[in-house]
Amino acid sequence: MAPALESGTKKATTSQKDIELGRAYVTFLAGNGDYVKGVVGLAKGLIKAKSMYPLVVAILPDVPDKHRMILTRHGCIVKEIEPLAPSLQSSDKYARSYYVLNYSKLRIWQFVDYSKMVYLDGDMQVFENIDHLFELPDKYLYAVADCICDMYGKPCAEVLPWPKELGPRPSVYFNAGMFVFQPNLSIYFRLLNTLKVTPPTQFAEQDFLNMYFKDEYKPIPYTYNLLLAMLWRHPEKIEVNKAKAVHYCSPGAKPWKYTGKEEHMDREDIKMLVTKWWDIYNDTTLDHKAQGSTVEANRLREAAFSDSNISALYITSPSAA
Ligand SMILES: O=c1ccn([C@@H]2O[C@H](COP(=O)(O)OP(=O)(O)O[C@H]3O[C@H](CO)[C@H](O)[C@H](O)[C@H]3O)[C@@H](O)[C@H]2O)c(=O)[nH]1
Ligand SMILES: O[C@H]1[C@H](O)[C@@H](O)[C@H](O)[C@@H](O)[C@H]1O
Ligand SMILES: [Mn+2]
Repeated sequence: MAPALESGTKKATTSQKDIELGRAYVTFLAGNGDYVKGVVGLAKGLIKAKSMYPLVVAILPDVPDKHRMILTRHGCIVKEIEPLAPSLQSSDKYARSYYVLNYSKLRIWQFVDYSKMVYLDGDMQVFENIDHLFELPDKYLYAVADCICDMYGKPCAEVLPWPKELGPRPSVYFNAGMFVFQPNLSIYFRLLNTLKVTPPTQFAEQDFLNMYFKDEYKPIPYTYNLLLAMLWRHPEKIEVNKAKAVHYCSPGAKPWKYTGKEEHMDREDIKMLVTKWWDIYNDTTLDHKAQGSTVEANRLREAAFSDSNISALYITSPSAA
C-alpha cells in the first residue's frame, strides 16, 4: 500500500534543527539550452509554496557560468557533477536521444551532506508545499507510478515496455522525474558498478532505477508527480486542480517553449497548467524572496555543515523505518 501522506498533519515550521537534518530538494541541469528556465521556475515554485528546504542543482560541466549565476541568484545551491553514461553498448535507441544525459542523475547519490533529498526534474513545478515528503520512513525509494491502471494488478495497455535485458519486470514501474531518496556512498558505488554491466535501454536511468530499486520502491500518490499524459490516459485517477507537483513531460509541454501545436497540447487543462507555470516564473516578488529568506536558509545550512564531523554524524544516523 502507498503510505499515508498528509500535508495537514505536520505543522511545517523552519528551525535550525530542520536545516541541520540535512534535507534538500535536488534537480538536474545539463547544457546551455533553456532547461535553466525550468529550474528557475521550480526554484520560485518552491519559494512560493514556502518550502523550508533549499534546492540543490546538480549540473554538468557544460552549463555556462551565466546560467550558474542565475541559479545562485535564485537561492539554488549549485553543485557540479561529472557526466556519467553506460559503458556497455546497445543497439536500442533511447525514447528521446538526449535521455542518455540522464544517467548522470545517478551522481546525486553521492550528495551525502544531505540525509534525505527529494529529486524533481527541471520540467516540474510545485504548486503546493510538499515538505512532508521528507517525513516518509527511511530506507525506501518513493516515487509515482508511471501510467499503471491498477497499481496492484496488471499494467495498462500504455505501460512502458520493460526491457528484457534488465531481468524480471518490477511489479510497478515508476517515473524517475520525482523521487524521495537517501544519498549514500555504498549505494552510489553499487549503482555505478551495476551500470557498468547493464546495457542502456529506451528510458535510460529511469529503467535502470526501476530495476535497481525494485525491492525498495514504494508508490506515492499521483499528486506528487502529475504526468501530463495522465490527463488523457487516466483522468479518473487524478485531480488536476489539486495537483501538488506537475510534470510537463509530454512532447510539446515544456512551458518555456509551449506552442500548443503538438498532439494533446491544445487541451484547456494543459493551457491552464502552462499559464500557472508562467505565473510563477514571472512573479518578481518571488525573486525578492530568493534574495532574502532562501539565501539566508542556505547560508545557515552551509554553516551547519562546515564541520565535517557533524555531517559525518548525520550520514550514519539510524533509520526511522
Ligand atoms: O538538455 C537537457 C535535457 C534534460 N535536462 C534535465 O534532465 C531532466 C530529464 O529530462 P526530461 O524532463 O526532458 O525527461 P522526461 O521527463 O521526458 O523523461 C522521463 O524519462 C527520462 C529518461 O531518461 C528521465 O528519467 C526523466 O526524469 C523522466 O521523467 C530534465 O527535466 C532536466 O532537469 C537538462 O537539464 N537539459
Ligand atoms: O515516463 C514517460 C516519460 O516521462 C515521457 O516523457 C512522458 O511523455 C510519458 O508520459 C511518461 O509516461
Ligand atoms: Mn521531466
